[in-house]
Amino acid sequence: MALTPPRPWQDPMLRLPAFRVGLLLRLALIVLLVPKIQQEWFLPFLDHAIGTPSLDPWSSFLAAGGSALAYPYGPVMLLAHLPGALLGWLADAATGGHAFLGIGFRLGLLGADLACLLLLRRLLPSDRPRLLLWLYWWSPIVLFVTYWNGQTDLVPIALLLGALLLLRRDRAAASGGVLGLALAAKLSMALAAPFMAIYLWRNKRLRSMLPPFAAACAVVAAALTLPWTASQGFMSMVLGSREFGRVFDLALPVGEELKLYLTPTLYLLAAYAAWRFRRISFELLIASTGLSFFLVVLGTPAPPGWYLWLVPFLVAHQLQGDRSARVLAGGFSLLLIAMHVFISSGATAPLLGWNPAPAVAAVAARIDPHVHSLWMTLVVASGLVLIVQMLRERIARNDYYRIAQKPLVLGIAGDSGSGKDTLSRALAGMFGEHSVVHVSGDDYHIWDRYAPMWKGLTHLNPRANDLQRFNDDVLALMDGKAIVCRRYDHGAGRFEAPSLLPKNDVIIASGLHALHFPRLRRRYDVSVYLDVDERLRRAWKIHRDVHQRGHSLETVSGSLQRRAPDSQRYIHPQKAAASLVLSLQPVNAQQLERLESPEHARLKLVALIRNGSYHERVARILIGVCGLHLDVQLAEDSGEVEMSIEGDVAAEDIALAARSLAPGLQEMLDVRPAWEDGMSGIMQLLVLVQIEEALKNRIQ
Ligand SMILES: Nc1ncnc2c1ncn2[C@@H]1O[C@H](COP(=O)(O)OP(=O)(O)OP(=O)(O)O)[C@@H](O)[C@H]1O
Ligand SMILES: O=C(CO)[C@H](O)[C@H](O)COP(=O)(O)O
Repeated sequence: MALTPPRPWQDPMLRLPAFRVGLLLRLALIVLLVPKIQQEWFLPFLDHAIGTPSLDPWSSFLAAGGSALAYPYGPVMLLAHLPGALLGWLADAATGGHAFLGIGFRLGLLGADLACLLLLRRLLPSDRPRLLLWLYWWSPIVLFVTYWNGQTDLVPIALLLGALLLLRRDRAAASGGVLGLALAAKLSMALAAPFMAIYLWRNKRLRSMLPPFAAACAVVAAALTLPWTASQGFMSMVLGSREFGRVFDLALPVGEELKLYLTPTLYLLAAYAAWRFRRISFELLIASTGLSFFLVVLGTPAPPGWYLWLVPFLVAHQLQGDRSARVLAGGFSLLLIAMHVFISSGATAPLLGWNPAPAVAAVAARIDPHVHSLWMTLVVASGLVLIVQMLRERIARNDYYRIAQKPLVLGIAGDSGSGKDTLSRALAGMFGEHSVVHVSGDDYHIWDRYAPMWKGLTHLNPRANDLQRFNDDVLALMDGKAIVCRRYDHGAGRFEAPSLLPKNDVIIASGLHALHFPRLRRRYDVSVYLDVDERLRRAWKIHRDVHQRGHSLETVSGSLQRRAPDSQRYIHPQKAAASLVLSLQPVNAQQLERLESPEHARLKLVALIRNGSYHERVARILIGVCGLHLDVQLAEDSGEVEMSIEGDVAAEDIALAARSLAPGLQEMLDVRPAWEDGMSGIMQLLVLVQIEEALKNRIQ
């Protein structure tokens, strides 16, 4: 079950020795090591930006004779670097020294590092905080790239993780805004944007969030970039930085002049593959974004900082994977670091009087370029193996991916007026209308109300309905095809003009004969039979047909009487075929006739669950969370469970119960599922649990 960690500062993870020792190690590295790129590039720029404040520190720095390579970052990165650097700068000014600027700068990076850890803790819910510490806090890539080599990519990564977390919490505009910050900090974070957009678009429940997400992202990124495009310094230092060109380095010659750029091609293929997901869960979003980052980083002569982009996705893969994922990720990290020790600028330790650069350079000079290439081949090969493993385990074997490849199909049968449409509406409210297509048996009557054929047949006779077409249409929807359907207008008693019914993620097939054909009912994930108490059904049907469908009381009573034999003959036998039989009964049958509307009758529910291995869990929640009275009968030989459920329950409690009974299905439900009060809510809940069981069987 997904565990929500406590508030960041109260998180027990921060009291674990693995965290504290990791923090002490970082503090020691911050004080002892002075990475060369910081010393030569970043710190002179920050020193100038603080000492000579300007809205355009890039041009000002160049005018003062600074190097154009010093600071290839925009205003967001500058804002992230400033607080720590400013403290250090002030300390240097007070002490007359020059070590604190760097220490302050690196303390700022530690802040981003800590933010990444805490964001991952929330983003990848796990009951193994110690493992998360080993995977992230002790990640050799993070320690090497950030504290030895001095790169600052943890800042945009922390922003990207923040955007992902907000997206998971359905805060689309805020997520877009933070992604805009990440883009303004480092444009390469744009690699994640299409995947986040696909996630929103491919989940109908989230689709309406795409415009605010995209708008917020564009506005924030533009507001923090465009004003500086008028600055020459910004244009040459940031936008003209050589980093962007690296993605075109891996290319195949095509003819005399043209080249096929492989890295953008691979990235586009990954984005297309994500687009092809029928539905995409948050876990799949993380996996596919990670894959695309991997493709880009492995397909370019990436500087060490880029490897930091992979870390969150490597952590997610290892947290969910087994030992082989950790061995492979560990091997990849070590190979990578071993290669970069000799080609990256590294650090010195002035307090210890240690400068390893000459020794490293001497070894590097002796390494044959062929050996170097072989080493790089090993790094890329192990990265590719990781990609294959992530594809296989995080995507192809992902439960959600497997169940999302086919729509969910629910069949609901029962006599006329037993509540099939009412239950279908309640289930559609749970999934969201946008995700549901409802095929109603009423639309497959062969004749309209005025046809003389009704003198000989009742609607309950299968021959009065085009069941073959009902069957074919449900199967077509399951096959991802749209169908043409003519709706029956219950008010007018006539068929409407045929209209197109598009495919959707959830198919609800309800009708008098929805469980009639064995071939069709075998294809349902869940089959429900509504076996309503006969007095209650009569009262409901009379009330509805007289008040909503314009019939006279005599016509309805006459029809009920005429239909009774066909009900026994054709409708009731379907009860034996259902996986869930729901029988609503009045708590006080005598009161039924005295009520103004039978819809207000107090009800109890008797649910017969076939193969109900989950009944104990359900019973515990219904009693503990919903405060209901339960009587459970278990038939040992058949495995059938009968639950009698009585009491009042509010929709909020149903929502709570649903979260604990079917946590894995929450992403299939609407953002705010329309849970119902009372027995209708319990019926939603029981169908939901039955769906979860059925989907587990699909996966096995
Ligand atoms: N769970 C419920 N709680 C209260 N009233 C209900 C419930 N289910 C059904 N009803 C009442 O019964 C009436 C008939 O229900 P509904 O139209 O859903 O039945 P149906 O099985 O679809 O009927 P038909 O096959 O004749 O179209 C509704 O108008 C409503 O008044
Ligand atoms: O209730 C029904 C099925 O359950 C039928 O749709 C109903 O009987 C249609 O006939 P009419 O429009 O004459 O009521």
